[in-house]
Amino acid sequence: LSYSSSTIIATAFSVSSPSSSLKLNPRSFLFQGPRNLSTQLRNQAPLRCGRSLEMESQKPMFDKSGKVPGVGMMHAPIALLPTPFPEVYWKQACEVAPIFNELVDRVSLDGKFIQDSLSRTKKVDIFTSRLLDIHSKMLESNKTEDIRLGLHRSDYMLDEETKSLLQIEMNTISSSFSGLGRLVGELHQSLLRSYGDHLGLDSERVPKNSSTIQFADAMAKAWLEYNNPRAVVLVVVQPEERNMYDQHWQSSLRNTHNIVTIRKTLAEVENEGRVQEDGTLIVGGQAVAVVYFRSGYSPTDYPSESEWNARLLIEQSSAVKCPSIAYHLTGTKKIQQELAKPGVLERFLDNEEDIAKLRKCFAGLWSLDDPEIIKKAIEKPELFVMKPQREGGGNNIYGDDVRENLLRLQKDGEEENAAYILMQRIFPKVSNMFLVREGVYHKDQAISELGIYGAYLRNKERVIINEQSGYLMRTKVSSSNEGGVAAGFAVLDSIYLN
Ligand SMILES: Nc1ncnc2c1ncn2[C@@H]1O[C@H](COP(=O)(O)OP(=O)(O)O)[C@@H](O)[C@H]1O
Ligand SMILES: N[C@H](CCC(=O)N[C@@H](CS)C(=O)NCCC(=O)O)C(=O)O
Ligand SMILES: [Mg+2]
Repeated sequence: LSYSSSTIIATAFSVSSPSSSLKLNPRSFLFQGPRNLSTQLRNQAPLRCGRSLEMESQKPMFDKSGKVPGVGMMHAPIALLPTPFPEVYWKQACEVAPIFNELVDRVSLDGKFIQDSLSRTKKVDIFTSRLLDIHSKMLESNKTEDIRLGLHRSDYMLDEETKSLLQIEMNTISSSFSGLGRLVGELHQSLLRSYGDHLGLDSERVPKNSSTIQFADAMAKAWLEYNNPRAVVLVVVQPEERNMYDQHWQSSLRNTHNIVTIRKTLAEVENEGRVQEDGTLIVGGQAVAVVYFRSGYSPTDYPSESEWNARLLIEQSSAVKCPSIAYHLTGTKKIQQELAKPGVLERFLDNEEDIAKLRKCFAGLWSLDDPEIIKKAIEKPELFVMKPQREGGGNNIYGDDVRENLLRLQKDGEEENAAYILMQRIFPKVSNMFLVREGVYHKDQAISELGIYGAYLRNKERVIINEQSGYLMRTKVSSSNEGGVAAGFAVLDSIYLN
């Protein structure tokens, strides 16, 4: 595969001040990739540690200072070509999206189930305990959320041995890459339109991805339901946000829906925010209709009491939270594990077929109170993943560390057991992939994880949106236990249906 110049649609990871209110449309940055990226792919010569000789001579394309906004753009890490994915499993993953959306909403309404399921975790996990405190306060004050907006992503891996599509997790907060992921799919479609003949690949086999517009539409409809034309959408961001262009894609409501979006950190919300008598959240003097969290899912997002005060203030307000504290807690791994217990789904869903469809994609999930499983995991730790109640990547325990931690917990009296769940380790097929980072491609053995976005919006009894809304494919070197693009392990990819 040789082409005179690769035009990589790159929407940048960049360091910039996040809290400027959005003035510009999100811009995707086109830049000419390294000139004459004629590569050794053509003659399949072994790539010397993944770098083609020509690239050795290239000076870095641009200053990587990152200090001057707009300069030092770095393209997101991507797969050079889409990853083959069997259509039957693609359809299965899309089909269960609205069912999972409904399940999250039903579980979120059962405050007792959430509190009971996490009651022991509360004792040993401060972060989860703080979230539960906010949730309890809402229950005590009978706070209800009439308008509920969920922008979820359910992640799956295709287990090679059992040939089954198994859910890794359900993300109900800050489900990222609905902006960039779509762009990579469009890049792959473009490359296959140009070079597909050489490769015997059909660009039509890369599914269209409407994640950005569907999420933006859902947010805009939630804003409409709030019914205050002067109110804004507040995006809660991290102080050192690197993935802001992915977020800006989501915020491009202004041109399509004439809605103002502002970006604030939790500390800024505490500083500039208040809740009026009628429940309206006012931040920086502006009424807020929708709060979209792209922060607040990790202990590092709460470096002081200010951030916790801000989270509580937002929760107490009448703004539409995406997610509400109940939606957030419903997406914890402990709840995922509780929902996998026999008979539990039946508490929340009525349709037997729907329940069976969800159960079919549950991997083995256990609490640490099951001595049989603990014994097996100590014997064969490589068959398990041990997970704390954390989001954002980089928190799981694998292999021998599983055994060590289980033995430690046994010695320490098992109180801390409730902080973790155990999950069957899924082994997807390993394939040869070209991964492109900082303009350089590397040929690696890689495995992939398919995320299906789901958008859910309801106002009291009216379900306004409940749909599968695009997808994200992430691919990582098979030697890496963790995944995660923002966490630095995976690249953005798309799928080629076969
Ligand atoms: N059961 C599993 N089998 C194999 N890999 C897993 C499993 N669970 C998680 N992983 C890997 O760990 C990464 C992070 O796990 P996840 O549960 O998604 O945590 P987080 O909420 O931090 O993203 C996943 O993207 C995947 O690469
Ligand atoms: N910087 C924040 C990152 C937000 C974030 O990490 N979100 C988690 C779910 S909680 C997630 O979706 N991870 C999958 C994308 C990946 O592989 O990194 C943002 O972009 O808003
Ligand atoms: Mg994850």
